[in-house]
This record gives sequence, structure tokens and C-alpha cells, in this order.
Amino acid sequence: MSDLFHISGLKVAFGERVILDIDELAISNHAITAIIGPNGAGKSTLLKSLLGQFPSQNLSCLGESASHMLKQGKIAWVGQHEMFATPLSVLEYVLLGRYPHLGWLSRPSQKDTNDAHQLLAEFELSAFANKRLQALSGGEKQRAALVRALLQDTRIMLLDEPNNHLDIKHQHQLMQQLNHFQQQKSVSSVIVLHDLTLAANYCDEVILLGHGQLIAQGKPEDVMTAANLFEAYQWHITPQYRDGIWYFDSFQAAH
Ligand SMILES: Nc1ncnc2c1ncn2[C@@H]1O[C@H](COP(=O)(O)OP(=O)(O)OP(=O)(O)O)[C@@H](O)[C@H]1O
Repeated sequence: MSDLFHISGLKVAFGERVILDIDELAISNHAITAIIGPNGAGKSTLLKSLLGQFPSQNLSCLGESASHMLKQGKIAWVGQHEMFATPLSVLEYVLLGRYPHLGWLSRPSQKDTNDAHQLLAEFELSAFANKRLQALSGGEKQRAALVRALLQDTRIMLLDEPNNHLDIKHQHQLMQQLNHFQQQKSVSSVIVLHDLTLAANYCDEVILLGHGQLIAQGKPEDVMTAANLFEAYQWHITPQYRDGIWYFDSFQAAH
């Protein structure tokens, strides 16, 4: 079985400053992989690199060209700065997710619309379906972007901080939704997260970055150790495992 992504010789620099330098990285298929690390560590840059936005010696997605997969609509993507300044209604906006699969000048089918309504209901957005996207709150817009990506019905989802603006219930619901799609439809997700608890409890694998370097990769319990987390964040974080759930204590007395 091919890796979901395989990338080697990845070096991204802006001017003199190297912001990402990774010799080799393989991301597992049929898994939810979290990319974690402090601000500026290179998480978004790594996610964009998987889309071929930065040159590497070698990048493949399921053994094929990643940019070809993207052009074919086989990779769904939600960025950190989605463009919500559109006059579209929420329903029209989420149906954009179907366009990579439609022929020239074709319109979404009744089934597409029914699927859209079902997902809008799951994300508690039904009441907004005919409202302008711009009238939504930050968290509601973010949920609409996720519905758009899920409607694309791909096996690969790349999500950059999708929990931005989401309240705690919707953060957990999103992670459960990704687990559900993984189990029912074999969807693999690569997701940038700041919340260590969500990463440890919902993700199969974790990539920990610090200063543009790969600090560790693997199962959450192997990667998210106190020593690795300190190396990345320069902050004492204590992982604790109680009743089958990981918690991360990060309180430190102010000096
Ligand atoms: N277009 C650019 N020009 C110059 N520097 C950039 C550019 N894009 C990113 N950087 C720098 O590269 C570094 C890594 O950025 P990136 O967005 O990948 O970090 P991140 O880990 O996703 O951070 P955050 O958690 O804050 O979102 C940052 O220090 C950022 O300032």
C-alpha cells in the first residue's frame, strides 16, 4: 500500500530564512494525522507543500503526482484564510465542493443538493442555508467551509486549523466527523491543530514540528512526550493518561 503522501528534500526559504527543512516524510494512508507545533514552526507551510505549492525533490500522493490529484479534485482543502467575501448563499457556497466533479457548465444535481442539506443539518447550519454567507459568525463560516470540503467527497482532506472559531462542542463534533468518515469511507485527513488534547485523542499519528524541523513523528503517545513537547514549545507540558483519555497540563507559575 502506498503512503498517502511521500515527500523528500523539502526545503522552503523566504530570502535567507529557511522556514522548513525536512529530509523525508511519509504520511500514512487511511489515517488521521495531526501536524502540531508552536506558532511559526512551519505547519501551514508543510500542509501547502503537500499540495505542491513549494518545490521538493520528490512529492507523491498515493504514488501519483500530488498536483495532478489536486487538479482532479481528489484532495479537499480548507485553508486558514478562506475567502468568505462572496455574495453566495450558504447552500450555493457549500455546493462549490461539488464543482470539481461536474462537467463544463453543469450544475449540481438534486442528489448533490440533498447531500448538502444533510451535511448542513449535521453541522447545525440548516437554518442558514438560504442566508448570505457573509451574514454568518466566524465559527458558522468555518463550519460552512468544512461542509464544502466534505461535500467534495474525496478520500483525502487537508485542513489547516479547522477548529479556528469553533466552540468546544463543534471542535469535538468535527473530530468525530473525521473519525466517522475515516471508518465509513476510508477518508484520510491531515490536519493542523493547536489543541494537543484533540490531537492525542482523535488522531492516529502526529507530526511534531519546531523551528521548521521535524522533531518527531508517529503515534501520539510516542510523539507527545514531555521532552518532545518541551523541545518544540519551550514550555513544560505534562501529558497524563486517565481513564483512556489524554490530558495535557500546561500551567506554570508566572515569574
Ligand atoms: N510568504 C511568506 N514570506 C515570508 N515569511 C513567511 C511567508 N509565509 C510564512 N512565512 C514565515 O514562515 C514561518 C512558518 O510559517 P507557517 O505559517 O508555516 O507557520 P505555522 O506553524 O503554521 O504557524 P501558526 O501556528 O502561527 O499558524 C513563519 O515564521 C512565517 O512568518
